[in-house]
Amino acid sequence: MTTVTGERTHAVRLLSVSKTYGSGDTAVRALDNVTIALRRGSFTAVMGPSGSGKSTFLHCAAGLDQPTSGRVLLGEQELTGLRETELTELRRRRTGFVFQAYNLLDAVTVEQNIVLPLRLDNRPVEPGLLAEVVRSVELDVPLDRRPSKLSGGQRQRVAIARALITRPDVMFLDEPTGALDTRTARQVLGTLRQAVDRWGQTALMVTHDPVAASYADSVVFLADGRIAGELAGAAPERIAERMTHLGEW
Ligand SMILES: Nc1ncnc2c1ncn2[C@@H]1O[C@H](COP(=O)(O)OP(=O)(O)OP(=O)(O)O)[C@@H](O)[C@H]1O
Repeated sequence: MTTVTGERTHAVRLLSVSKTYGSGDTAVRALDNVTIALRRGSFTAVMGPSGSGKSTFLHCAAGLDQPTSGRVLLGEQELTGLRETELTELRRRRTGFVFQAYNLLDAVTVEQNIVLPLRLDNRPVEPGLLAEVVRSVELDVPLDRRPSKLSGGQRQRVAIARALITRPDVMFLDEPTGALDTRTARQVLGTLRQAVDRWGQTALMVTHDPVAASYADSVVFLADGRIAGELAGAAPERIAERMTHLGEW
């Protein structure tokens, strides 16, 4: 196993990561020599114009996609070069995902959705953990209900609970409030922030919304596949202003 200095303090590191799609005249360099380290317990938002490489960045950091060159480390574990089965197991055990479209299973209850990552891994649900996670995401619906009966905000709370239940090294969120109305989005983001603080959770969130990004500790800006700057503790107006300088979004 390869070890690199920084493994204890950082949950994820990308070292000179580039990703090129296609080849020859049609090649697209979606990520261009990106180096970044996410501190354990930090909440980072990723913003950038359409096509700037946000999804590619998230997918490479999460081991869903392999970089063309460079290295990705999850804690002390090098992801580069792992086989797909190893990556799948690592993702299931050590990462959590929250998507815009919730991706819940409607055939089973809310509770079964939340504990699914533990079940898939044959791990027991520790007594009290389910209740604690449900409380931390402020989910106030009967746990035997089906997700299809819930509102969008409630569904996303279920998805966040499911991502937290394994206490992952990193939680990856892809436009988690993209399908919610403004008011519900704010409520879910407030809950997410509290849950991240309470669990000391490292989180990486791609978003188009400067208000959503302002809930993070810092915002990383991407442009043309490169890191174009970072803002820490900034208000939505300042984040929006930086975005306008980067181009269309
Ligand atoms: N599978 C693929 N094959 C070819 N090109 C791709 C592929 N995925 C992404 N790209 C290209 O790579 C670049 C970065 O795409 P990416 O989806 O990472 O950007 P993004 O910032 O997430 O965009 P958006 O905000 O529109 O979702 C774009 O030019 C895109 O067209």
